[in-house]
Amino acid sequence: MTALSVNLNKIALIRNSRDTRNPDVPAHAQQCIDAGANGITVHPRPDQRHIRAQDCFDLADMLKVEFNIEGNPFTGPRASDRAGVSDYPGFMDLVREIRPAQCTLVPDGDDQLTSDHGFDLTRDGDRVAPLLEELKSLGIRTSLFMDPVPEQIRLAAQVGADRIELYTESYARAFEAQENHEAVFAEFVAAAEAATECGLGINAGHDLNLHNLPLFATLPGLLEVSIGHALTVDALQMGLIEAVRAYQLALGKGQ
Ligand SMILES: CC(=O)[C@@H](O)[C@H](O)COP(=O)(O)O
Ligand SMILES: NCC(=O)COP(=O)(O)O
Repeated sequence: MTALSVNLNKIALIRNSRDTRNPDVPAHAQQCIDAGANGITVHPRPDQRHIRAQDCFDLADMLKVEFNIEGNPFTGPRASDRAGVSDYPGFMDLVREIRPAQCTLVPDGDDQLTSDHGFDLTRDGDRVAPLLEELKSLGIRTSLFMDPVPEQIRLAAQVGADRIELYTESYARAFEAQENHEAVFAEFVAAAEAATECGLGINAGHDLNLHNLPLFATLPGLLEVSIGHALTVDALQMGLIEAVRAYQLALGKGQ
């Protein structure tokens, strides 16, 4: 069965609009887990717009399910736009200290609105390989954020990743427009087959939602989806507990 890892970035985004702990990130993690989530994902960014380093420490202290930290390994500390709130030590230093169950490397620029591409390992493979080796030596499962391109996915295995996370925005956009989405989904199936052939586990995420998830959940070998934005928006209507349950149902899990 595919695991559901709930991404809490958007809970932290709301929290950061006040100097309070409301909404409280660990409390929301606990609600997701109580409702049946299999893991928690966060994506700290250097600009501190949502998840901050302290959130990662707080979550690491309380989580008993899989903790997945995503981000760009080549980012360092950066002065915050708001004096006094920057606690970002750089992605790799944060992960070295926390040692989450899974670390997903994502090739984002510092100022992106959101993630918008997977790794080009023809270019970055030599830089990524030693990081994967180090993470694995710390007991952390590794994953690389990848476009659904079989040649690139084979390189992910060559540089030593345990898993890939397929970047699903192209599927989400095609599904929303109901244009060619079966052909786009077939690209993801081919990518998943390439991953399985070379021994990689398969995660996926980005803009998955209650409408597009049932078809995506049929992807062969899909181990985990991480979902944040749409689930948080749905929680505004349904409440967080019902939203998590609805996503588990969309993944084909009965209640
Ligand atoms: C790698 C990925 O697809 C997600 O982590 C996504 O980037 C969420 O980040 P934001 O919540 O900052 O958009
Ligand atoms: N890795 C994808 C993720 O964690 C959540 O992405 P989104 O659902 O917020 O687009």
